[in-house]
Amino acid sequence: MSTQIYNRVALIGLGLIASSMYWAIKRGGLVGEVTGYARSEATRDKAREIGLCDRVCVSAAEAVEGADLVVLCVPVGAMGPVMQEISGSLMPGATVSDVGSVKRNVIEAVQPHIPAGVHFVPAHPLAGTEHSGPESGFAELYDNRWCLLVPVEGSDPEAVANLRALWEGMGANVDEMDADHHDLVLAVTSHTPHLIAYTMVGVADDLRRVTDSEVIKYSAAGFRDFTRIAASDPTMWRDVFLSNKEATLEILGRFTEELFALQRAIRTGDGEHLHDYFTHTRAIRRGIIEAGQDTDAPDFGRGQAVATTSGQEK
Ligand SMILES: NC(=O)c1ccc[n+]([C@@H]2O[C@H](COP(=O)([O-])OP(=O)(O)OC[C@H]3O[C@@H](n4cnc5c(N)ncnc54)[C@H](O)[C@@H]3O)[C@@H](O)[C@H]2O)c1
Ligand SMILES: O=C(O)C(=O)C[C@]1(C(=O)O)C=C[C@@H](O)C=C1
Repeated sequence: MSTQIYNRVALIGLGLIASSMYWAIKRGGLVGEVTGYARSEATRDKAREIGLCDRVCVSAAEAVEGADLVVLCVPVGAMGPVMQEISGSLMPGATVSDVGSVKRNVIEAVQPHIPAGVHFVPAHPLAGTEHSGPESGFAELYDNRWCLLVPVEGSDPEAVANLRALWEGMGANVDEMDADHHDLVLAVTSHTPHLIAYTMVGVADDLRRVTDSEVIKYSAAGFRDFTRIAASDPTMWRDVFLSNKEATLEILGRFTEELFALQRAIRTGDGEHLHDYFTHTRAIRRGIIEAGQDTDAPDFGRGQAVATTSGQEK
């Protein structure tokens, strides 16, 4: 039996994240009515054609009217202007949330436009794909994935609890985190890896042009994963890097230091450095599997992981 958490939810921006939310909300019967708004007419027409949202509105103001939850699902650089646009149309007592990949910058852009009597509870589902747009969503996207809630000072506990219930109803595991800590953690786990993937695919493509070799055609699994990640939406990722500038630059600085040390070890033939480094990183991966924190990891990794705790690498 499903429990209805909100009477009306408005999704602003109808891409991968919003469309997956809609299908997950419907699957769980979590909300009375879901309204949606996208700024382009083509996206609104597509949404109507595929049955995305119970009602697709022609303005953001119309979509948020009477909504007890409004979720901003636009690129992080657009959050502030969109919030400003809807601020006069929000219902007293409503909650505004967002799904942006960066938190501090979004909070600074959105919070000044939150009217008195409206709650603000930022959030970030740690789930996605390289696809975007209204047709890319699916109900299972959030199943067993984390959604981080990043309450701001004075966030209403009931508003936080309701949003938690919605994300749990959509299949996610929910945790709370402070905005600055979120941005640093995500710079390590998501933002910098994306930048490295973009760079690596660019390098390989340059190489192909220069040597006419077939690096991409014959790419092995690791590189293929890079090309998948590097196919992610350019607008979204431009905004992520511009909005999480400090944390990304901090992690990139550390990354390049380590990279230079490895580069030097290769040039000077320092095999011990390379072996020690790779042994350390392997232990980290196996520790993650042993702790059961990677649900995607194949079972056959577990036995090996136990065997390496002695430090005897094969
Ligand atoms: N894709 C992921 O892997 C992922 C994961 C978690 C969170 N997020 C975050 O979710 C948000 C949405 O990402 P997505 O993957 O759904 O993107 P998407 O490109 O699939 O959809 C974005 C939507 O926002 C609309 N939009 C863009 N600029 C706008 C503007 N200036 N004003 C109004 N609408 C505008 C687009 O037309 C589109 O409907 C982003 O903030 C992103 O950082 C993305
Ligand atoms: O699986 C992917 O394609 C993703 O990149 C998803 C991913 C991630 O880095 O894990 C990307 C951005 C987000 O804000 C959250 C999730």
